[in-house]
Amino acid sequence: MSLRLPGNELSGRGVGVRVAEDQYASDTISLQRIEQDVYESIESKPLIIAPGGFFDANWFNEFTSKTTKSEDVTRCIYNLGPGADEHHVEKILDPSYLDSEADTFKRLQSTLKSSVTSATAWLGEAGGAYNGCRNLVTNGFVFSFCALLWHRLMGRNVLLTSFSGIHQVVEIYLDDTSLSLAATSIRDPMPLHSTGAVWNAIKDYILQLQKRELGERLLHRTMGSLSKTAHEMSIDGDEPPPQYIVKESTFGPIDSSPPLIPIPIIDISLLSSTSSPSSIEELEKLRSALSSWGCFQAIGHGIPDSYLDKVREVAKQFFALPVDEKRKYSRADRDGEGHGGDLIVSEKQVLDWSDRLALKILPEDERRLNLWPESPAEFREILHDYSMKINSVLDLLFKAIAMSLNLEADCFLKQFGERAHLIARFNFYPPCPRPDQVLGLKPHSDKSGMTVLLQDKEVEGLHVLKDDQWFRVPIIPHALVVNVGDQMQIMTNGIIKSPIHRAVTNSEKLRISVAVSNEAEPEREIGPAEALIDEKRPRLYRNVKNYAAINFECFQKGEIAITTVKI
Ligand SMILES: O=C(O)CCC(=O)C(=O)O
Ligand SMILES: [Fe+2]
Repeated sequence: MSLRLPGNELSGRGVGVRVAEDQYASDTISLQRIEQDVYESIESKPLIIAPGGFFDANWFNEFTSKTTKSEDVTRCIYNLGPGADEHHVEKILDPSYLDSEADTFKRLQSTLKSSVTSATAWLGEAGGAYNGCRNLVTNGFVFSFCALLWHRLMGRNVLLTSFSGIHQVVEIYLDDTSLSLAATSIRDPMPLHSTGAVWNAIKDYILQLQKRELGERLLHRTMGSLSKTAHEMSIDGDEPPPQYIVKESTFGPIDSSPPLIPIPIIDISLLSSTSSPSSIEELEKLRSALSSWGCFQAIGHGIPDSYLDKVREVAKQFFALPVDEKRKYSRADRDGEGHGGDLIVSEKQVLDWSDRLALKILPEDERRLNLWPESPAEFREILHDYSMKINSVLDLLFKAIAMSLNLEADCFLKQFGERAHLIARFNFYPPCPRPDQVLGLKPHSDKSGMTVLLQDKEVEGLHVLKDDQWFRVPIIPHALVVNVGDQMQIMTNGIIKSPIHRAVTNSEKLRISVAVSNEAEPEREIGPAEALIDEKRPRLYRNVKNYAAINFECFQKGEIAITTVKI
């Protein structure tokens, strides 16, 4: 963890306002004192990074002379210009712009060298006379070569404090996993009345973080035997550790082969028009499948069999890469994106026997390309292309579902928003010596709007719960399994259901599946469509924002997200 005290452009001459060197130095020292206090008995203390702003040699000279005692003050400098500038990415990628940044950085380094301080120069994100640290700056930074450098070479968990003189508010936010979360993750604006209140608030916040950090370290120590992924254990022939064993479950013991029940099959090529009798019939079939099962097998999607095989193939090749190669794409401890096993959130958690690679595909400017595999060579292209194909399937389905419920065709699409998220998840289930005791994927309903699942062509493993009974979902090699997610259950006021499903393991064969799902823009409120609320069917769910966050919080507490948003 590091603490960063940015000054934005207040350390230079870029804007009309400046913070005097004295003031900035004394604020930095206050932050250092708090840190000393909070981390008194703890050896590894966070780095303090200050300031993040324009480089002005005189200002920096003066500032370093006033903070000489500190061993860990570093300077953070990367000027991207005003936050409202839409050309950040181009700027960052422009070699001449980079050269001039490199020059500034060198001048900063030499200033530090010639001063008595032991601080080192840091490359960090700054920029934003207005909109500082908002999407434009942060995304511009993330989706660039420099972000890669920053994240890979210097990336730590960053607690950022920034002062806004105008609103008398201190915003502290924790970039606990990755830069791209910076703009959206924990942001606690606190009204402040005095400088003392500022520092007290910061201290409280750091205390909270420290508690969380220590808690997590403890958790990882307790779950410490889990240094290997399920795949590595499977290769080494290890017995699954106790954390993977399903002891008691609300769903009873694992029966890895319950009855096979053909879930409905729907020809989605018939859904796009409403006029022909076969379309009307198919729409009715869709409505009934989704209200009774919440899932179906989609045929007529127009994606050739050979292409589906290709998707399966590149997925298989990725998971077959050497451990070190895959490690390049590892997700951070609390991050959902990247390659790894289950997110560990509690000691009581029963872990899934699977490795996953989860990646955000849309919005395109939020892609974290550093987590996108470069091997096999076609992976990225196929991932992009396949996801776009599935996105079109989803569009078609949302319109068809709306029509089947007599709603405006774009009624759901509007709710998801223009910057809806599209997420691809590759699930890899290695052979498991105890399929009777270990699950590949725990029972869950998807948090998405809808999920389109490409099943393994040969190895079964998906089970769906209907009327309190598990059923095996058969493999239809050229079909795509469509699952309603919680967000559509909410938007349809419970008319269609997001089914509980799970994946089982088997002792002989590995299994791969690829899920692509959409989620509403996190900042957007979603809720039951007005036309689906009436006296007979009163509103079942409250309006919610950022359902993924609600879902994660519930997962941590062992609660079921959809029931917590019920009225
Ligand atoms: O692997 C499967 O069949 C199920 C995957 C799944 O449910 C998911 O990724 O949400
Ligand atoms: Fe799922």
